[in-house]
Amino acid sequence: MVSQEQLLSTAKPDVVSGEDFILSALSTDLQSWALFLDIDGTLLDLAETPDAITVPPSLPADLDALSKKLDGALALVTGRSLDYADQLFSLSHFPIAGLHGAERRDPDGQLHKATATAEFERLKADLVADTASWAGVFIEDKGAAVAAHYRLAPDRKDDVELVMERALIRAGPNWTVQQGKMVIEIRPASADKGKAISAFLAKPPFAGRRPIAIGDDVTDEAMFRAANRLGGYSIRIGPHLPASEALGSTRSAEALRGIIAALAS
Ligand SMILES: O=P(O)(O)OC[C@H]1O[C@H](O[C@H]2O[C@H](CO)[C@@H](O)[C@H](O)[C@H]2O)[C@H](O)[C@@H](O)[C@@H]1O
Ligand SMILES: [Mg+2]
Repeated sequence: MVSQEQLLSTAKPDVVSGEDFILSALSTDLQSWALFLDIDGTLLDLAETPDAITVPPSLPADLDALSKKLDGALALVTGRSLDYADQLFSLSHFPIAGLHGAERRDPDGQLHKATATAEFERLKADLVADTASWAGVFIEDKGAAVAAHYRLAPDRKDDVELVMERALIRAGPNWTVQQGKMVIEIRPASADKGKAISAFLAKPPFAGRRPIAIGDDVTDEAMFRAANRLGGYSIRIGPHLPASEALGSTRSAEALRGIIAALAS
């Protein structure tokens, strides 16, 4: 008789295939792969507000140990600002792409920063003022990008979309809209997470390795596509979505952290 576990794995083969893939690839052949990790929803569990996230105490050291095993070919690729992400993982200054790829610190320390124009600064201030009376809506100022969060006010989604559409017109062609989980952002149009991982892969210690990109959201689709195109692998956190271009899935951020801890030890 077929066990319930076997049935489940037959019905949803994609749910754990990403976990099997990363474990077997990185356990056997660390020199061939480079790892690109999203932060929110991937390394960290989602929280009700941007600042309410917690970094599990063992995670920075596990990432550091895994990075060393990969000869430094591990980068964080996030929608957060580079400075904010650095504070989260202050143990190591990993190569990192922030603002969905618009800012980057290369493995050799070279910095590529995005700057806000004076008009963009005024636009952010006006967004704060325009949404001040909307309980549960938060404007996150990320320098050259801005996010409007409505996780605590889902009924405000349409209002948030409208105010951000207007803000985008005002920001002009150098900025674009980024959809996310209970958030709408305006970010520099010059880059995305796919371009960021391609830029990392042009330099040692990433050059010559195959990318594994792991993320959970719409913004990560650009790096999934890039990883697939470059002969690598892509993993989405959460149940398999037909609309996603990720080749595999993992059950949760917690499951991924367990894999990272196992590979780091
Ligand atoms: O690319 P990521 O590293 O995943 O960053 C994407 C955005 O993450 C943050 O917002 C999301 O996480 C919050 C904390 O869990 C949550 O409250 C919010 O609803 C999510 O959208 C972050 O605040 C954004 O700046 C990032 O772009
Ligand atoms: Mg994410």
